[in-house]
Amino acid sequence: MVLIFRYGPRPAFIFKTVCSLRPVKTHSFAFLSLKTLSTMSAGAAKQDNKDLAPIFKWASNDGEFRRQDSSFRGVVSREPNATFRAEPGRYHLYVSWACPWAHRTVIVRALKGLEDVIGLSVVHYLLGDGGWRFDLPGEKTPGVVPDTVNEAQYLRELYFKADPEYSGRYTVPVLWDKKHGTIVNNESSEIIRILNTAFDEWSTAPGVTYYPKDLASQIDEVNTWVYDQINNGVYKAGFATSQTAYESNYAKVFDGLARVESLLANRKWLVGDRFTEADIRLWTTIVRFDPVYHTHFKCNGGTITHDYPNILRWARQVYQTPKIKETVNMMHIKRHYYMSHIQINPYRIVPEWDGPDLDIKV
Ligand SMILES: N[C@@H](CCC(=O)N[C@@H](CS)C(=O)NCC(=O)O)C(=O)O
Repeated sequence: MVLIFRYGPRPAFIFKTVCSLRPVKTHSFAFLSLKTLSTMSAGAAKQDNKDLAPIFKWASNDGEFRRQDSSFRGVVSREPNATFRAEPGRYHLYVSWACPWAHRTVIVRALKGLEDVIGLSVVHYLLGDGGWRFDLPGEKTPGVVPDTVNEAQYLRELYFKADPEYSGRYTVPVLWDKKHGTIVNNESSEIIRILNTAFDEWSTAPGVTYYPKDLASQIDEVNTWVYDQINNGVYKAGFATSQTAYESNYAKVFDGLARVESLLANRKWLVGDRFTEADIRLWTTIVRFDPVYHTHFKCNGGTITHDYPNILRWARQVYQTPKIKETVNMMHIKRHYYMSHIQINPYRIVPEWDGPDLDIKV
């Protein structure tokens, strides 16, 4: 301590910095070299966190969060000999109201009027040690819809039924085939394409497409950067375990939002003149941005409410599109993030604000 005060150019800052660092196993303050001190004062927060306990290790050694690839990539088709043939009542969707990826699939199921064609189960908002689960005996959590197909208590049971050797994460959404007792697909971007066309025979909106052929390449192009910078970008910022990884992903999030903001300056929808899959995919992140990502994932460079008027107007348009607002469960969204990620929020305090009022006419 004495050394710090004698040699440091900005003693008070260094003192605060050193005291705020997590314990550094091999250093005692008395033996800190001048070089170490100056590194710390210049970039105290740039620690790489390699010494963190395993519970904090969500990211790779470079501090970057990397999302695993989905394992089940089957396709439902109308072909008579298809393994997964389109049939009413045969498939079941497992989702979380909280999850932005699952949210896409709930929206497309609703927009295509497939509620009576494809069943739905909804997990509890808490993602705990055993992964997603349904209500425990005695619980009656609003919004949870039990699994009447497999009677599962934990979502992982489905993954093991589908593949006893499964070793990945137990993610939502899951599209389940009751006939073969297996998972068809657990990748939301593919599930929404399946729901968009495969069940048109029984859909209340046959022929309506959110991935029109004439806009397909533009939609793909927008999806690519929106996924990287915004949808997954907020997770990469929020789950980063190094300052460097956080800062670079944070910057990408706000570059992405700026790009969307200027795109929406003189158009109603992201691509072409129609509401498409690109809008749906971006929107499930935007609706979570102010109440969750801004605070919980430290994406605090601005809010949709105050800093992105075009995105806000567009978000209201989407929300007010028939059948969409019913897919938003802010209680599940907020409780899931703030109460499940105890590494980020150990006391599980859930902030008050639900984000902007999206029901205001635009
Ligand atoms: N690529 C997947 C990602 C799905 C995903 O990561 N879902 C999260 C919830 S938002 C999940 O279920 N995580 C559980 C876990 O990782 O244990 C998709 O888009 O369908």
